[in-house]
Amino acid sequence: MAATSRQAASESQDAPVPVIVAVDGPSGTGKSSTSRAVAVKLGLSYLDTGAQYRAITWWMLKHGVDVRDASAVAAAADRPEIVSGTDPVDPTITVDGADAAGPIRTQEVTDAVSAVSAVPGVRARITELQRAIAAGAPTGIVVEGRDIGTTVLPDADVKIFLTASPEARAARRGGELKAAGGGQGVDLDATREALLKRDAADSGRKTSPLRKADDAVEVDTTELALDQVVECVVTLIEEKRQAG
Ligand SMILES: Nc1ncnc2c1ncn2[C@@H]1O[C@H](COP(=O)(O)OP(=O)(O)O)[C@@H](O)[C@H]1O
Ligand SMILES: Nc1ccn([C@H]2C[C@H](O)[C@@H](COP(=O)(O)OP(=O)(O)O)O2)c(=O)n1
Repeated sequence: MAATSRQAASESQDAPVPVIVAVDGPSGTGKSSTSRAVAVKLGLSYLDTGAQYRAITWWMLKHGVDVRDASAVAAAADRPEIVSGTDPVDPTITVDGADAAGPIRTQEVTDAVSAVSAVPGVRARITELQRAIAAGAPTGIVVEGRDIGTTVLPDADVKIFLTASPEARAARRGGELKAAGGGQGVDLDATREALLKRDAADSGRKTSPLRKADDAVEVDTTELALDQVVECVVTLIEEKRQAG
């Protein structure tokens, strides 16, 4: 729904105007952690769009579609049924009715997701889904990804672009990998290189690349603790709400 019709609809019931927040940025900058915490604090819905691209990628791999063959991927793009649960306390994702939260985080999916998400037919389908979810969020929503402020929700009320140094991002991802691997050592140089390679693919694709929207507020999280980033985003949203 456009901002004005959303406003009119909710003013008629004296309900607060739903707020749409777009959070974009490269991998490991804190998009998911920040967006979830902000949504919990403000009573908003939450959508992890990366999980949707991972879900469609998982489906392609599972069904033997060659992820390097863009036309094969495009031909299958409408087949999986992807459903996102938007409660920030317990976000969910299913593919054809099966819980996909675990399988979408495998290295195989991570290695293939940039190729699948570069296919225009995949982006068109997922973008439509994302817009429908955002329009249906009763109090508003925090949507995080790569192209939310530029393409999916260009009229979002608040746009944030998170950044952090490659070293900080690799250290954060390394911490996650170490925890997942039962405390085993992680090669931080290799983690950093893999992040930079994915950034380059996501920023270099033709269709809605990873890019800061001109009207987004950039927040460098390198030296900030997560709760400082959350506070900063909450303040920006509250300022916007007070301004009208
Ligand atoms: N400001 C921060 N300082 C330190 N660690 C952070 C910060 N923000 C997020 N993290 C941690 O970094 C990791 C990646 O964060 P995540 O939110 O998944 O990033 P993204 O969604 O951008 O890939 C998580 O383990 C998270 O707890
Ligand atoms: N809005 C989006 C969100 C994610 N993608 C693609 C590009 C990303 O490398 C993958 C995975 O996204 P995800 O947010 O899960 O990535 P992280 O591993 O958390 O950094 O999906 C996208 O193309 N557009």
